Amino acid sequence: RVRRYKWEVKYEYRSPDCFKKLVIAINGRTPGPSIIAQQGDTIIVELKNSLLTENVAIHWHGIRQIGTPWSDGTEGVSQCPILPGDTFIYKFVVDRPGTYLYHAHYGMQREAGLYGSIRVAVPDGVTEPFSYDYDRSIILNDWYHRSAYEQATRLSSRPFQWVGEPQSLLIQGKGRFNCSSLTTPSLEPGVCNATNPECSPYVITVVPGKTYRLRISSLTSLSALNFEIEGHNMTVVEADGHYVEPFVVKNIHIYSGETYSVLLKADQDPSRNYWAASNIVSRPPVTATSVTPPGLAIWNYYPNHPSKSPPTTPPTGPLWNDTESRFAQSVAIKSHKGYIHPPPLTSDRVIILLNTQNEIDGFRRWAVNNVSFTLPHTPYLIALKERKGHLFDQKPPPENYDVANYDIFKVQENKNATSSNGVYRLKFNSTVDIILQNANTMNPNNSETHPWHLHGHDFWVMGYGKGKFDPINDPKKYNLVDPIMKNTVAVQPYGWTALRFVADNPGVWAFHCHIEAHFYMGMGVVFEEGVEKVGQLPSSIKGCGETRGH
Ligand SMILES: O=C1O[C@H]([C@@H](O)CO)C(O)=C1O
Repeated sequence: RVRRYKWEVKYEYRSPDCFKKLVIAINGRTPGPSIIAQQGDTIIVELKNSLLTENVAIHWHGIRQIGTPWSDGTEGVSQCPILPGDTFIYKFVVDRPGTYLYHAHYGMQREAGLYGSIRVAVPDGVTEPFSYDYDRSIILNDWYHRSAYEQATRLSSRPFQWVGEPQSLLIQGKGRFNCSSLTTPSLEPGVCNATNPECSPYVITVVPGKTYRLRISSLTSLSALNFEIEGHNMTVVEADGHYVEPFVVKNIHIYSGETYSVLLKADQDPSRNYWAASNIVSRPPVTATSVTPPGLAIWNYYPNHPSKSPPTTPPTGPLWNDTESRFAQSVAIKSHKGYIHPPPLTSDRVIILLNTQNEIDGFRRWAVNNVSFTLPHTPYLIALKERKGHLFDQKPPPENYDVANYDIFKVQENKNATSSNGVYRLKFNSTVDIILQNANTMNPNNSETHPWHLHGHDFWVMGYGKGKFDPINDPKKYNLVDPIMKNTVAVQPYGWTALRFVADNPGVWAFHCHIEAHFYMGMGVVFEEGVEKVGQLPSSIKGCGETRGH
């Protein structure tokens, strides 16, 4: 089946957390319309850019784009940006069932509200390894009051100005900022209005006794979250489009770019409502200069009134710095027994990626093996496919860092990095191991969580560890039996995460930290594989850099 969508991307005034600001909406909505499809369907999105002065591009997060690498929607990698006034057609096949996302992949536009969900059902006649009565989706997000332009300007200023913690957390586009905490009075009356229905909590209405599949995803700009529905256990059954061996949790950690399905039975006191809450983990939700209140939605037992407040205080989740509970969840996830797709037992190439915060000419950057990523002016797919190789740095980025001597627990002695737009060229069909190695930031005793997202692939999560990855002994502990496959995985503070994938999807694929500010600051790499096998590029992806007029 072919599913066609006609979307118009436009700035609109919205108050998702009671504070009025400009958001980027699709057909007037943020989150945008959901794509609901079935495995094997072809999705055609006709996207009109009505931003007047701003380019746009939309990435289909978790969709591998097999045979359509030009539809990946990654500005600078797979396409030129879509100019104001232009209409671009994305066309791709959703080849696997599961929970996926879409969002802007140009500048920091995702942060302005340009995102939504993709739900792909199994084909007719195919059953899933669990059952439920109803299927619901929510996207968790964090929300800033500054514009994405201001945030980007701050990050690329000297001296560096950090974006700071978010003003609120949203659940399916709704949150609540405390208007009385506004420090600067606004010139415009009503800019923050606590009674605006736009910021009433999101409501999930449930029928007592029924089982719900809740698809939970995160597209935060910065925050790692813990999500909980008060009084209800959740059985985790899917992660990033793959069935997992079911396990029960009270609350779930979710990093930007991840998706999970959990089963929930509406088996608690039906005479009242319950809180659904998202809480920040891994960074302090309360700092000297900011307080981020929890994101709150209502788990509404039918027929109670949806706005009836639960009689309890919302759950606060684990302590923000409880790294152990986050490691524990990571290692608890295994592939579902009936759906194990084991990894190749060995790899052809191991690339170790040290994640550090650095400076270049006094500008604050993030770097991988001391190289900070920049996007080329001519998208890689076009440069490589049409053999204009000189359009980006031909020197490949380093495969490793100084493993023997580098102290990951200390502030780096030499904070200077270089920048490059070089790529890793992978042998087609080869098996590649990537080790994400975390380290101290430029602040003493500080290491942050980074969710890394790979385009064009799912990878096996081979293992997690604390401290420095040992290239001799740690691979002996890899899970070769039933590792989960994902497209996004976190590396914990001072820890490492090992993943494996097969470079079998012709194209050029970004791999980057899903924290909006971090990718903007250079925390990413690009892989090329089998580009010579890519079919003829559509001319609609061209029009920038050296592709003009070709
Ligand atoms: O890039 C970052 O900058 C800040 C902080 O290190 C600034 O001091 C932070 O938490 C980041 O992730």
